[in-house]
Amino acid sequence: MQILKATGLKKHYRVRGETVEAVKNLSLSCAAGEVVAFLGANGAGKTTTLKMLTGLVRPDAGTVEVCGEDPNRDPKALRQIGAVLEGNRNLYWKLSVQENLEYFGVLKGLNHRQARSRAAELLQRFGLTEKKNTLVFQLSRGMQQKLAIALSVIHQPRLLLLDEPTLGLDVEATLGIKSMVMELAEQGQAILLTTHQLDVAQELSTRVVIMRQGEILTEKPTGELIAEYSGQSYTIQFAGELDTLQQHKLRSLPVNVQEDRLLYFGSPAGLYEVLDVLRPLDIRHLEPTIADLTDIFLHLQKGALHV
Ligand SMILES: Nc1ncnc2c1ncn2[C@@H]1O[C@H](COP(=O)(O)OP(=O)(O)OP(=O)(O)O)[C@@H](O)[C@H]1O
Repeated sequence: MQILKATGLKKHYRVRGETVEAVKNLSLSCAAGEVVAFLGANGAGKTTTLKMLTGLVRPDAGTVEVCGEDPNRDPKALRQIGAVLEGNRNLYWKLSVQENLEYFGVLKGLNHRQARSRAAELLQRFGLTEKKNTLVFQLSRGMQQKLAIALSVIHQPRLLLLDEPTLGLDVEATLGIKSMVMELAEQGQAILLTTHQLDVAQELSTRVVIMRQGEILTEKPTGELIAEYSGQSYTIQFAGELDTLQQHKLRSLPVNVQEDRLLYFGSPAGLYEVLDVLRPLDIRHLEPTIADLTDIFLHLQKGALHV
């Protein structure tokens, strides 16, 4: 079931007499149970898009529907959206975990009894019960982030927007957030997630949407995107340093260079051109590689630069 449907979104800003087209023409959807990784380099237009989805920024053109209602026209549609957009700012630091949950539950329209029972359910489900009486400012960053996500779903919204949910968290806390996101998706939550941590995006997402300069560059199911590139990527390990001419030539070829190795995307025939550029460096190793989302993202960004 489609929960989010945004069509033809556009937004420009005027900065010192100049026009910045932050979002040029963007259509986006998210179904129940789907985790969509919404990716793009800094300035691609992700935050502006999220703000248009939540009614914080009015689009110049286009429509947003969340469960069939437009949050820019009908504030009731906002009840279907949970969002953790800016770190932990939505937490009350001097209240306990449980008090925060109950308080937000009531704020989101639950009565006291409902808020208390929903708080108990979320505390248990997300391993926060032990901390229920701890004041928020005494929690670790990972716990605060878990709580922020729990608060955003207290009123059981159909769509959850997560902006960089694992930013700055250690390995264990990241694992905790990842399993929380997976559990929410399994229970039918539609989740749109922005992150620059592409390993996290790869692990969590069912679909990837990559934005570049206000437009969608690629949109595909994550597994399909990875499979597509995995059949045609090779790692070449070489000895020695690339000279300036080699670096220049490689820039126009479908390769990502990383110190003493490079990742090539393309047909086996195209490999010869790359090996030619590398000559006379010693080729230590050449093997087919399973591409990950980081490789693919860099490759697509590079490809777009040469269009
Ligand atoms: N309030 C604003 N006023 C003027 N320009 C803005 C404003 N907000 C964003 N922009 C510009 O719009 C473009 C898109 O920015 P946006 O923050 O949406 O990108 P982003 O993909 O979220 O980037 P990041 O990954 O760095 O958060 C950028 O060029 C940015 O400078």
